[in-house]
Amino acid sequence: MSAMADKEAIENAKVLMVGAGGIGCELLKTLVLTGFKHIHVIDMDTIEVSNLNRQFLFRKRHVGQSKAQVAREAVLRFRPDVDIVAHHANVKSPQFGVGYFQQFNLVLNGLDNLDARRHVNRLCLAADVPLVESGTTGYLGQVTVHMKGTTECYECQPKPAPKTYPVCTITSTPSKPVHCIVWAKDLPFLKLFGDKSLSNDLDVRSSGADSSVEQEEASFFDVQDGESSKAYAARVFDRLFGQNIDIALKNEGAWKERRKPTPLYLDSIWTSEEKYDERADHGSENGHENGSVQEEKPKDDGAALSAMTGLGLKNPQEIWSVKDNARVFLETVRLFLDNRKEELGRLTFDKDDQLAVEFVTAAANLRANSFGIPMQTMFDVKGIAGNIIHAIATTNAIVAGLIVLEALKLLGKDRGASRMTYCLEHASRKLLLMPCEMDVPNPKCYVCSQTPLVLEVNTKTVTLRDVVNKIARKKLGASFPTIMQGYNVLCETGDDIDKHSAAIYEAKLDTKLDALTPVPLVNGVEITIEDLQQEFSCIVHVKHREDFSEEEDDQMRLGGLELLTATTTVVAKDTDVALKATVDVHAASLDEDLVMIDGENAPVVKRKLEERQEPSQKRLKT
Ligand SMILES: Nc1ncnc2c1ncn2[C@@H]1O[C@H](COP(=O)(O)OP(=O)(O)OP(=O)(O)O)[C@@H](O)[C@H]1O
Ligand SMILES: [Zn+2]
Repeated sequence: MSAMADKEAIENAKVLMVGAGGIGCELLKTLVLTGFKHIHVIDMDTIEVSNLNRQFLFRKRHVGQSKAQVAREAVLRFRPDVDIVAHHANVKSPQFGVGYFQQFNLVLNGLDNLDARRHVNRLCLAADVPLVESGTTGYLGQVTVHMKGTTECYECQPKPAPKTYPVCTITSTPSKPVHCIVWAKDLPFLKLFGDKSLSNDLDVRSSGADSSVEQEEASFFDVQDGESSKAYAARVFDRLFGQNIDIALKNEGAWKERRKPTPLYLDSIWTSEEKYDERADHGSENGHENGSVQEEKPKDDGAALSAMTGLGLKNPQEIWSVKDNARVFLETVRLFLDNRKEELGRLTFDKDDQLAVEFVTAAANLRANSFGIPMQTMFDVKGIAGNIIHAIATTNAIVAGLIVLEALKLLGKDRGASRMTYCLEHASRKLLLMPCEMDVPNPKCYVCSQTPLVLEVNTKTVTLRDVVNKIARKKLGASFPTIMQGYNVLCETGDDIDKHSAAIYEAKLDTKLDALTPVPLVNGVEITIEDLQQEFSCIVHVKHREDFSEEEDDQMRLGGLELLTATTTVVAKDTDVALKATVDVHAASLDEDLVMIDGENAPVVKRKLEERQEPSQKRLKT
């Protein structure tokens, strides 16, 4: 009997599609062309110019409009009889609770981040609705099928951890372009244009500074009274690329086995004539901008404002000279200060913000040049800084097709026919699509099997806020966490909490765990971390520990029950192991969960179908 659904089952099915981006546009089109007639679409985003090259349901005139709504309208134009409900909303908002999910026969994800995927996974488990998950990264793609109690859930296997770098590599000893790019984006960019009150490693240049020096340091990056934006840019330039490197060089021990960096001051870049032209108004009292290097663009140009265009640098795929990087640096700072004043103090790096990308390119390259690291093109910096692996429309289309095939199998009620499928970049045994059987649920999964976890934590130094943010939200993926000890509620979050209770919980958040009332969270205590919307609940045993390594700087480690009996201090990196075994495209395609994929980490398929079958078994194909 065919595993595929018949026409009637398809027409009667009600499906939820989450995400109307690269995969979502393809998926919505393929769903309606396959005959699906009842579809809800949720996407929280609006259309950006950078989406247009592959999200073909959108046109330039739609930029700024809701993706979900425009996708719906575009599809209705060629299939007017289909019933599509579009929600311009975050799938994590309370309106999409278990009751909402229960109305669907299937949920199909076209998302791009771990957080939302985990949330949808939990709601599908709670509502007992099958989920088809998907992800693409360049040529790589993946489609998986999750059915409560039958297959593993989305969270049964650990996901690769986001790539992070030791702070000292970024602040003091970069050795790769990416270190300089992370520095430019996380330190100078935020210090100059972001929230200055946030702590930033640029604040402290030398240890043991007395408080007056510290104060002077804190205000260094403020524009001084009467200082022109060009003078400010030049002063910051010399500090970042000149003085800071000179100070670092004084720590001779650091350079015994490393190449010493070379400080770069503006005076050494410009000839005296150029200096006159481009820096004529430095320090001018009234901040009047004469001799500007670029024609001013209209002030409302926002993220489209560009320094490189005005400087005659046309090709984003060319590496700029040191002098051009210096010019771009000075000009981007000037343009931010003069033309985007109202945004200053709250900017964060955005890969679609042209001026931000130019600033980060120039700052990263100037730093790279000092440290003898190859400079990069703006195109490459944009990719690395924005955690972009350039999307390939064809992979999205293939993955969307595979999602629909899995949907048809699920509707056909032959659940054994479901497959997870990898799209490979290079053919393996002449196959670019690799179908594999889904695993059964992992009995140690804390989401679908409710296995208890252990939190090793320094209960004397860690606060309840750390547990809420870093463990309940970040590690366990709870959107609105509640933390209970027996019947005592230690913390509850969410929109529906009354003000009085919220104030009581808030007052406790900065208390150290061992000082909490009515029950201190000390060694041996058991807590429950819940998210009511997700119907997620997890028991966590608290284990006090003080000997954390420097890398475990938040003094916490969450793991399985084996930690209860472990006596040695090993900084285990479970996720690294997972990463070596397989590159999970679901996680790799996320902004905040980017894994730099290189040759060594090319995906290794875990369970190739043909390898798992007895020779006599008939080979199944998706
Ligand atoms: N929590 C969420 N709720 C609703 N939609 C979400 C949520 N998280 C992500 N999405 C949507 O998932 C889609 C993912 O699409 P895609 O990976 O193509 O990303 P994109 O933002 O369109 O493109 P790019 O990141 O490459 O610029 C986006 O449209 C995004 O708005
Ligand atoms: Zn699971």
